[in-house]
Amino acid sequence: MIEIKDIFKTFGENEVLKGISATFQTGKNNLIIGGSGSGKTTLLKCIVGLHEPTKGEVFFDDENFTTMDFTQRVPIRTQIGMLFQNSALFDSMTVEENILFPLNLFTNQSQSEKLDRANFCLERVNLTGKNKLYPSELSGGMKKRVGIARAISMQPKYLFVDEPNSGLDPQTSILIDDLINELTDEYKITTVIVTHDMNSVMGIGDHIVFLHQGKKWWEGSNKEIAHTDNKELNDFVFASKFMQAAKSKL
Ligand SMILES: Nc1ncnc2c1ncn2[C@@H]1O[C@H](COP(=O)(O)OP(=O)(O)OP(=O)(O)O)[C@@H](O)[C@H]1O
Repeated sequence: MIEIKDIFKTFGENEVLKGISATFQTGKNNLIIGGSGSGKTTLLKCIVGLHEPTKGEVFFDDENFTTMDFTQRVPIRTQIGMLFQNSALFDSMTVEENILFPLNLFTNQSQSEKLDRANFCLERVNLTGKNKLYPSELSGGMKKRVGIARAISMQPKYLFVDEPNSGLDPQTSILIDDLINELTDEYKITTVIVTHDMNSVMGIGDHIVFLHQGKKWWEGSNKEIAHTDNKELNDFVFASKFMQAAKSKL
């Protein structure tokens, strides 16, 4: 479980996050949604420690991450898997080398143990045998899957994903969502996903936090979102005619 308490983040004069509190449960897909520039990525970065919040605290399973120094954070950092936009693979490394990277950095496992783990993760994302390919030889969806394999290589307790569907066609997007959903459930990971994708919201949104004007404007599940009377959330989620028509059938 991850708890964030009263998170503020200011860049110069720009107060982006204005006191956000939320709880992200273990084994659930927790989605952060909101308009462009509403602070979703900033919030994600504040949670993982890529940004320091201007004010507020982040707890990983009751441990106060915010007050820890760099060294104290290491044990928690090693339990965090991240999949950021564009998969962030190392282009000069093969698929296998990309997945081995965190294992080489953070574990004392033997080479064969690390290879076994890399192969297991590749199998888990349906990329068995693609070890020696380079990122440039992969499709966007395959790159995402390699990114997921790398993110789960360290058996994370916490998984952070920024825009998993960007640049993917609708079918591949659903495959990626299903994979994240399965892994979250199977390994009881606390997963936090930033997304714009309404299919993801409706498909895997166990818990959704909607940001608006730097605040948590609404939270609830994908079942509840269809029946909310929150105007800004409705305007955001059901912006298209298609979604409005779909809503009337929910
Ligand atoms: N490192 C930074 N320095 C200064 N301002 C920043 C920085 N990172 C983000 N911002 C500002 O914070 C605001 C929110 O940006 P953020 O990327 O968090 O929004 P977002 O909701 O993720 O947007 P999008 O959906 O377009 O990716 C923007 O006004 C942005 O310019």
